[in-house]
Amino acid sequence: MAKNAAEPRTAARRPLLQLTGVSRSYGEREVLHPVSLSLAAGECVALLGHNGSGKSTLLRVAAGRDAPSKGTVVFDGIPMDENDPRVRARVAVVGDTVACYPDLTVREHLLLVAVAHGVADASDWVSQVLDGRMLTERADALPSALSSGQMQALLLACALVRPRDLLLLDEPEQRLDPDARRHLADLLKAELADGVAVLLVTHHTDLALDVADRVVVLEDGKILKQGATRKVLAADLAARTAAGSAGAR
Ligand SMILES: Nc1ncnc2c1ncn2[C@@H]1O[C@H](COP(=O)(O)OP(=O)(O)OP(=O)(O)O)[C@@H](O)[C@H]1O
Repeated sequence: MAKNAAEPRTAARRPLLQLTGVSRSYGEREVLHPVSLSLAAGECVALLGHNGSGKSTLLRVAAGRDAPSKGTVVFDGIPMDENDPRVRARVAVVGDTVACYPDLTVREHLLLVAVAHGVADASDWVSQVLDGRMLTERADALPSALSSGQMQALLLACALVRPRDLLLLDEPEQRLDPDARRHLADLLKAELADGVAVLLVTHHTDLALDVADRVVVLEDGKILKQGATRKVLAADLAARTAAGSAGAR
């Protein structure tokens, strides 16, 4: 899969993912009001907002897992649909549900995903990803023997062991300890440098400040504010800077 590290992250580029006037209703209730959003290669947009504000709904619609009630989602010129093999080959999703095989080890899960996606040297690649996700010691464990943080690491590893141009992540920081969260931020920065586009649902403004070019804050299914991360999260950034200088004293 093409990953272009040469293009600057901030330059105006053709969107890889384009949502136009997308809304989602359940019955009579519109839980996501019309939202438009675009994401270019090597760019990260973070979706923030309180519980129930519509972040996961927006991510599922963006991933083609859920059809919008109105509006369109287009991935690189293709109508977004998770069943389309062109989409499955290039879009990796870590959603809000855990799905795994109880009788396959951590390594076997990763091998399964890598082989299914036609990765060459799958075994070597799996070992690298296990190492990068700090799962090497748990490689032969079954899912039932994993801690919740290790399970989260496995779900993320499944997305990283396969080719991808677009990475859609729903609260990947959940259940991770502070070290693992820092590791996650480094990993996402490496993805962006590799040209992967990242749409990230998170409750951690620190993570958004570290990795996101832009943020969209949702409230009751509507965009409350959006824009450049440091501008929208200026208050959080000031608090973080103040805490940093207090700690340094
Ligand atoms: N399948 C569904 N049927 C009916 N209502 C739903 C369904 N899925 C989500 N909702 C409702 O849509 C609203 C938005 O939910 P969503 O999961 O997108 O919020 P969220 O911002 O991701 O929340 P959280 O931070 O708690 O994960 C909520 O009020 C939720 O109850």
